[in-house]
Amino acid sequence: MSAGVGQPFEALASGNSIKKALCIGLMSGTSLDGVDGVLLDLAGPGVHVLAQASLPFEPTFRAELLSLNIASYNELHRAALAGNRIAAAYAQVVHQLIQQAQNLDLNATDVLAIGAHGQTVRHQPQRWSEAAMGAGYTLQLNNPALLAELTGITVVADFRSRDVAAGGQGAPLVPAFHQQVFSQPGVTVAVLNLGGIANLSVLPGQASDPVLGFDCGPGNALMDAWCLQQTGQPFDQGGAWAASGQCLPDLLARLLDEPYFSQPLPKSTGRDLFNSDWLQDKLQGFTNAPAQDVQATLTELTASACADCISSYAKESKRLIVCGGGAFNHHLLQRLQAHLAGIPVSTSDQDGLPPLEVEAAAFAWLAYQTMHHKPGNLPSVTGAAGRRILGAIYPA
Ligand SMILES: Nc1ncnc2c1ncn2[C@@H]1O[C@H](COP(=O)(O)OP(=O)(O)OP(=O)(O)O)[C@@H](O)[C@H]1O
Ligand SMILES: CC(=O)N[C@H]1[C@@H]2OC[C@@H](O2)[C@@H](O)[C@@H]1O[C@H](C)C(=O)O
Repeated sequence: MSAGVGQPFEALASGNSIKKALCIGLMSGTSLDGVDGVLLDLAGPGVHVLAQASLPFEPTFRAELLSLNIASYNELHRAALAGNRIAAAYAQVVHQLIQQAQNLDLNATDVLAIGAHGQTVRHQPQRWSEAAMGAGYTLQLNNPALLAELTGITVVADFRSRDVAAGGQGAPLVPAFHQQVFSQPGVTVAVLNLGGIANLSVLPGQASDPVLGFDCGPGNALMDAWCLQQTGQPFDQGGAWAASGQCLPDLLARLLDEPYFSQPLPKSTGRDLFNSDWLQDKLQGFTNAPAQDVQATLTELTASACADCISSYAKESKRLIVCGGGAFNHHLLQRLQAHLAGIPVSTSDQDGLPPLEVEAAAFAWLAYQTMHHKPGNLPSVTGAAGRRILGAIYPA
């Protein structure tokens, strides 16, 4: 059978659901480009992607999400509507995944749960509030109840809040998954996600040693913003535009003069800091700079800030695995490799997981953990008081 948005999948989850090992992961990240989804088989050692689907956001919806990242008119109402629309987009992606799964004789009833990240619009894990006994917050727009209705599949959502409540950053959460799929006995491996924001995982060669992980700073977010403003294109395809320009050393120095870069761990960031206002402020005095030179400098900012993180926290790494959409920016990868002479840089394709599937797969794995009452966070990464079972469950 097939089902569209608004038509629940025919068969609802049955009583033996906990024995199932298929989970769907849905990620719509800080790039605001759309939804990436995977259907993952977690039965054996390792993970197997059985199906993959993506859905881009329409430019007007992307603009609405962008504007919801800052205080604006009637934002509670607009945020609720945006959450509904995200759930509907998620359901479309689930529908595509289930259609593909039917070729493998699987259907919605075989899926244990959907891990639905939601759309981050605020991330302030350390905002002090006496009334809340010091707790900060992180906010992902979503409507998991609607998604459960539209799909008939159990949904796990709001993965970050429990870690924040336990005093953690609530991000990054993917390092635990990176450890499952990318770690190698005896050698340190670094994994860099180049999404809107860039985050690094440092996976030790000894399983007993702690995993490190944190947000390095901007990934593609500033490059995308400048590219859209100057060319009307949502991103710099392959980094070709940046490659046609020259890095401006004075501007680069000003961009790198941002306290976040030298802040100690644990740390995480987002569009709350690295946004268009931040960029416009830094660009004061550079209004006559050629636009392609600014793009080259923003690319260098990402490469240089990420390389500094690797030099500081992962210099013993034998390799750097790159994932996220930035893995398709050849110029950015060249600049990263230029900074990291002794560490070979490759994309996660080499490890059997395409760059745009890694985060979605991580949220399928996190949903699996939650459904089995297992923790998903790593206190060595987020700084939380301990390991915690993450998320809220919306039964099918
Ligand atoms: N062919 C390409 N050339 C250059 N850049 C690309 C290409 N394809 C994707 N990108 C970049 O990757 C971005 C999307 O990456 P991704 O989907 O990993 O981010 P995200 O998940 O939204 O962000 P985050 O990981 O911060 O939550 C695009 O906005 C663009 O900047
Ligand atoms: C608050 C939030 O949504 N953070 C995202 C964002 O996008 C990249 C980076 O900043 C990372 O910390 C995190 O996402 C990934 C999936 C994570 O939690 O590991």
